[in-house]
This record gives sequence, structure tokens and C-alpha cells, in this order.
Amino acid sequence: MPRTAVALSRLQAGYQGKQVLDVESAEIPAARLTAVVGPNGAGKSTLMAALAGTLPSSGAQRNDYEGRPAFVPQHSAIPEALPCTVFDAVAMGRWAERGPWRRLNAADRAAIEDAMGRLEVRHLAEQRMSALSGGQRQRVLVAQGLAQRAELLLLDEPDAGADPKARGLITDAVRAETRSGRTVVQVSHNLTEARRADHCVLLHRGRVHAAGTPDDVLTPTTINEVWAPS
Ligand SMILES: Nc1ncnc2c1ncn2[C@@H]1O[C@H](COP(=O)(O)OP(=O)(O)OP(=O)(O)O)[C@@H](O)[C@H]1O
Repeated sequence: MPRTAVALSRLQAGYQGKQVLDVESAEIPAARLTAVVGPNGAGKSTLMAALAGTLPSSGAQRNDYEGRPAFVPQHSAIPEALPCTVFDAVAMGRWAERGPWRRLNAADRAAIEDAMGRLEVRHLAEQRMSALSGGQRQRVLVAQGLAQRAELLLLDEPDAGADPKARGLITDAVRAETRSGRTVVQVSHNLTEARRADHCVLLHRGRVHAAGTPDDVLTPTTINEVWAPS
């Protein structure tokens, strides 16, 4: 049995005083890929933000990993008008470790080059982020997440807008992360992709409807319960 990287119990979160997430209990296995699935509005992004610590939550969250998580949110915070190149955006992934104003050292540059190479965005390094297509931008943001070399990588729909090749690059990168002992949690609307994960959490109306292996979670019954028109 893998170690548990994050254990949640009675985790509640919401916006402007309105609770939208109520997780009785859930576990994220270490060095594995966990797929978080569920219909629109189920609370997937809210759960990711709570795991990342960017949204306040109540309840217990026991983290058994070192350092800060790397979080690639669904709607990234890089403003369109910011004169930021692809290299700069990936380099921001190193800020957590060295702060924004220190010069990049050799280890930072190696992590940035490696991440750009894995997502095949090196040729775009000098391009402005604002000049990228949606799918290219998504690859850069995943590269930024990888460059952090965090023990916990949180990806909220990283394949949104990505073409099949980009999806393949993201899948390969995620698999390389878990092979090297890192924990990845990925939100996806693609159930075929989710079935390839090691662990699956199915959210419905802010609660965990089912959790376990993808085969146990994504059964015709649960899929019908959660996605059937009401
Ligand atoms: N910033 C916000 N302010 C207020 N309510 C929000 C905010 N973000 C999300 N919500 C509400 O919280 C609930 C859960 O939203 P969340 O974005 O977590 O769902 P999701 O499962 O990620 O959906 P999707 O598949 O559409 O991305 C929804 O009812 C949504 O309207």
C-alpha cells in the first residue's frame, strides 16, 4: 500500500460564506496519480484550491510531504497584458524556492529547461504569453508546474484546449513525476484518461460520491447516478 500524501477529514470550503465543498474523508496516495472527476460545479476546482492552500478551508488536512505544492489552476493568474515570455512564465515556477528577485542559478535553469523540453515549448521561449494559442499556453503552465519540482503537483484540467499531441505530452510528464516519487492530483473531464489513473475521487454536489481505484469508482451505476440528467 502506498503512503498517504494528504488525508482530509471533514474538509469544508466555499465562497463568500456559502459552503460548496464538504468532504467527510478522502486520501491522496503518495507517488501516485489521483484523478478528480465529477460534473460541472461538483467542487473539483474548489477541492484543488483547498489542497493548494489558496482557498481557506475548515476541517483537518494532514499533509505528509515536504515543501509547498505546485498548483496549476484552471484559470491561470498570468494577466493577458503582462509582458511575460514563455521562459519567464516557466521561470516563475522557481519563485517558490528562490523568491522573484534572486538570479536564476544553474539548478533553476536546469529545472526550467527540463520542464520546457518535456512539454515541447522550448522553441517558444522568447514568445510573449499573450501571443500563444490556448493549447500552447496550457503546455507552458504545466511546464511552470513541473519546474517547481514539488512533491505534490496539483493540475486543474491541464488538458483543457490541448490537442492529442499536447495531451500525450502532459500524460507522459505526469507519469514521469509519479515514477520519480512525486504525487499528482489531476482534475479531468476525460473519463478515459481518468481510468488510467492509480486512484480516483468522484465528486458530486460538493461531496465525495465514490473514491478508490478507477475501476471501482467509474462504474456504469456511479456514472449514471452522477451524470444522468436530473
Ligand atoms: N469564485 C467563486 N465564487 C463563488 N462561487 C464559486 C466560485 N468558484 C466556484 N463557485 C461555486 O462553487 C461550486 C463548485 O465550483 P467548482 O469550480 O469547484 O466546480 P468544478 O467541479 O471545478 O466545475 P467545472 O467542471 O465546471 O470546472 C459551483 O456551484 C460554483 O458556482
